[in-house]
Amino acid sequence: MGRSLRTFTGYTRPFIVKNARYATTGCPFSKRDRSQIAPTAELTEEIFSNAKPYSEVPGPKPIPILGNTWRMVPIIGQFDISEFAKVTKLFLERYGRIVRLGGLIGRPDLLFVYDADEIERIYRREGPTPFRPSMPCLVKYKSEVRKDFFGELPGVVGVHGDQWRRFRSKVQRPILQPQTVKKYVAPIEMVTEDFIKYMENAKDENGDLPHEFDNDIHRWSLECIGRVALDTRLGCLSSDLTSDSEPQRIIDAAKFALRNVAVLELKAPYWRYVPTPLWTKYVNNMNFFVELCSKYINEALERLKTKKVTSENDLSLLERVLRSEGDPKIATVMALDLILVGIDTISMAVCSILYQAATRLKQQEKMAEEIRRVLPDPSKPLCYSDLDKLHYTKAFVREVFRMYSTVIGNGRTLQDDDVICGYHIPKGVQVVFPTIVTGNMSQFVSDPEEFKPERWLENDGRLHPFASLPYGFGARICLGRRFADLEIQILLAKLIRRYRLEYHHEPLDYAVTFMYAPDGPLRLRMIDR
Ligand code: HEM
Repeated sequence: MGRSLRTFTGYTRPFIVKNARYATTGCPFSKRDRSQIAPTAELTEEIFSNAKPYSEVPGPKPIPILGNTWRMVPIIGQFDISEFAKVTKLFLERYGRIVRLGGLIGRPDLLFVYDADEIERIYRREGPTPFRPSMPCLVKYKSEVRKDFFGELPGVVGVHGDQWRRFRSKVQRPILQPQTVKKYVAPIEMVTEDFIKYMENAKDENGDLPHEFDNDIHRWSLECIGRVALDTRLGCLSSDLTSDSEPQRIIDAAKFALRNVAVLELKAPYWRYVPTPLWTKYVNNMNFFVELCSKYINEALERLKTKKVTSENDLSLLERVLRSEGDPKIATVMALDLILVGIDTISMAVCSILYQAATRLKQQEKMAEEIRRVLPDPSKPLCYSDLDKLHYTKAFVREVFRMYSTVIGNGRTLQDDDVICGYHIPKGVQVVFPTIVTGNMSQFVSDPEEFKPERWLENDGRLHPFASLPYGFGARICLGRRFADLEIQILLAKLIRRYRLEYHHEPLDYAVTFMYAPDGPLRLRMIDR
């Protein structure tokens, strides 16, 4: 997969933020600036009247007419969108723990908050309908361009307020119930076995995987999500996939949607006013997804009509939703949302996890030892309770997420005025939690530059729970996280049990395309154990 966006150099190691302003000796948490407000405290008149005005929040100054958007324009601006991760770190170094990026054409101010106490407070008081300011182009697609299809129940991604709450409450239970997720151990194991066979055939005489191995990881994740959200095997792992085959078109479409969201939304969003060529492509791309999901949901509906069901346990996730809601549109929109965000996120996370495993052999051996101990018989099918015992393996994944946060940040649009880091922040401002920076700040994590999975096992007291939240938090937390964890665990359990992964090429830098992942050919080497 060629990455067209520019990369930034020097990122083989994550950035470690040691801001002189917070430098302390001894316990890193004892002397840092603490939020003056308890996480769940009510904000009183007094707190507001003591707060400094919003206009005093430090940050890059907008220039007349062009605001701050010019800063994102290649050549003349200082910041490139692909360097978003680097920019967020620079903001902290230059301006401190709260930074305002105002004057962005066609969008509200962004407010970067690098304080885990404040992040905790904002999450904890976000109310029943948290507003994650994501994907205005998806909002326009769902609420205007295809209002005919989405109507009053447009899903969860890019949907807010009561519409979001109603949809989420319809699908949340079946998706997040451990009993549903357990049903997918065997199907995901089967997909993963096919993937490993595919890898065995694809490796060269040294055991090195091909240049486009990250594209192959996309195929695996698409096959997994097809099995979960559409009750089907899409056939993505077949070795003779042509560029116009359905699975390859789905992979391309998913990549297009995610990669272009940042371009459509952060650069001047003219598409809001005129249908630019990129916008037209985006709409056609989304139409392709809608048709695809409708096709497979209708097939599932037909199968369900003749299926013998004695208990809810006989039903797949999709069938549960079809049965309980009685409306195939809800199942279609749910599948669409899961696919839209469930391919690239997990693929990029897996690229990062496998690269780290292949370049950290000591830790990989510890995983292999644990996997063999918990799963001594390789011919025995996996079961959920055994996977749950892979504590070190899970901690390894958690540590990769902390150091190289796949999703670089999360955010919330303030629905009420707030006081953050001593400033009065008006409602409507979009607060950004730059997870990729806060997970590496010595104020919140002890020895952040050290890759230490054990920190997640030893209950290390010097690890702020809100510094690194790979799946977000609260009522809007990632809907697919149980499936994501399951897919990653199954892949590691099957692959590392059998093969030692190594990497014998130029070290890869990390870069943001949409996610944060190793940038370049992921030519891992598979060595029989
Ligand atoms: C390792 C992989 C993944 C990561 C790191 C990740 C991370 C995230 C994050 C940070 C959010 C925002 C949560 C918040 O606002 O608090 C989110 C939302 C979401 N994720 Fe994931 N995700 C992953 C995989 C998946 C998968 C595999 C699926 C689908 C099966 C999925 C479906 C969703 C959906 C539907 C939402 C929107 C939830 C809502 O707004 O109500 N994610 N994810």
